[in-house]
Amino acid sequence: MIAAAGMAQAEGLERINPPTIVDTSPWGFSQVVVAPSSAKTVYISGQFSGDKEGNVLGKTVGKQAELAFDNLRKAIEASGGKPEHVVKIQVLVAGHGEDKLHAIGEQISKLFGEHLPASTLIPVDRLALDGMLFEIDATLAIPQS
Ligand SMILES: CC(=[NH2+])C(=O)[O-]
Repeated sequence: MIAAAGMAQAEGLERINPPTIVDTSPWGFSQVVVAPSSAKTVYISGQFSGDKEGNVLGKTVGKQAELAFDNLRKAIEASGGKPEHVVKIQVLVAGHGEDKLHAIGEQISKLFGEHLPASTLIPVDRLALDGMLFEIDATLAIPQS
């Protein structure tokens, strides 16, 4: 397998951007992440810009993304994992447009650095609660030593 130059390899996880398809690392995600079968799998539910009472905070996708990523970081910590163990994210955006990508990319870069997960971004009509514009879930593979 060919790993693109500069792709970070967290213990046991292989991130691949095959030369046969577009290199998405400048866009903030890896095309392929391979986890060893011995890794512990963790599923994190969709995180949004909610406070502990479940109130939706922030009026823009950028602000909501910042707060949702804070909650995602807390959920990752609660699982015993680290951001570099995230193998896949799913990002849901209400009212999505390309103009939202920069703000989302900033949060991806801040949380994951060079350890870019695979990703699917899904524009949606609306999300669970009124005013909710951004949601992100994550799957982790935590290598077991
Ligand atoms: C295009 C895509 N998969 C993403 O996550 O932005």
